[in-house]
Amino acid sequence: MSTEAPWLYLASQSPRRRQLLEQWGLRCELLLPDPHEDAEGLEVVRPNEAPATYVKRVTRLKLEHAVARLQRRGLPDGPVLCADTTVALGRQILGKPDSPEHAAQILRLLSGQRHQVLTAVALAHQGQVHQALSRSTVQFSSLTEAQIAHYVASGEPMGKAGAYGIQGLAGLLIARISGSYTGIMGLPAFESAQLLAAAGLAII
Ligand SMILES: Cc1cn([C@H]2C[C@H](O)[C@@H](COP(=O)(O)OP(=O)(O)OP(=O)(O)O)O2)c(=O)[nH]c1=O
Repeated sequence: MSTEAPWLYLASQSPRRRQLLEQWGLRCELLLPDPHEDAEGLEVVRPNEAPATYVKRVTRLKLEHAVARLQRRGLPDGPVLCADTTVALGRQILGKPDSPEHAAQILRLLSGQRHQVLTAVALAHQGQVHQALSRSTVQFSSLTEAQIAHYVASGEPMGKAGAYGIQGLAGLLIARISGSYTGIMGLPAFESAQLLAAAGLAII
């Protein structure tokens, strides 16, 4: 059996996803959108759409866009991986904050509550699409206004679903989790490994 690390295109701007893949020994080539590429509406929630339906649909769309990008650029064929992470408080989807004030509002909603983090992963390889979903539960401690202000001022909430990153300062405000720590960060280790193995790209 070959011990050479599998190689793939990663269609994600998330530095966490890249770091995780590299930590698992995968080599990745970033396949990011063209500056003019129309991503408008990609992450828009449909009326009454359940969080799991939403996250799987958006991930699939990201994958379709990425595969089209690969073909448009005339790049060598190869596996393409992408993911989407969504924070859900009940049926309410909490996206990325638009501003520090918005981040503070989201954190007030999460304070003292249990919420779900859903990460969908999709892989296109040799004409087939493989998909997986990771579901985790996160219990935030009750946050004081001073803690929220401190955390927002750190800048960490921006660009992150639910306005927090468990891998950073927010880890100090999370009482417990169940599910997948890496899934909460944006790329679930176990589900991703299973997905890659199913496509013939086993890591271990
Ligand atoms: C809940 C949580 C989210 N996040 C991040 C992971 C994702 O980068 C981000 C959710 O946004 P996504 O839309 O899933 O990803 P992205 O916009 O960063 O990148 P792309 O669409 O190009 O793949 O939130 C953390 O880093 N830690 C956490 O604890």
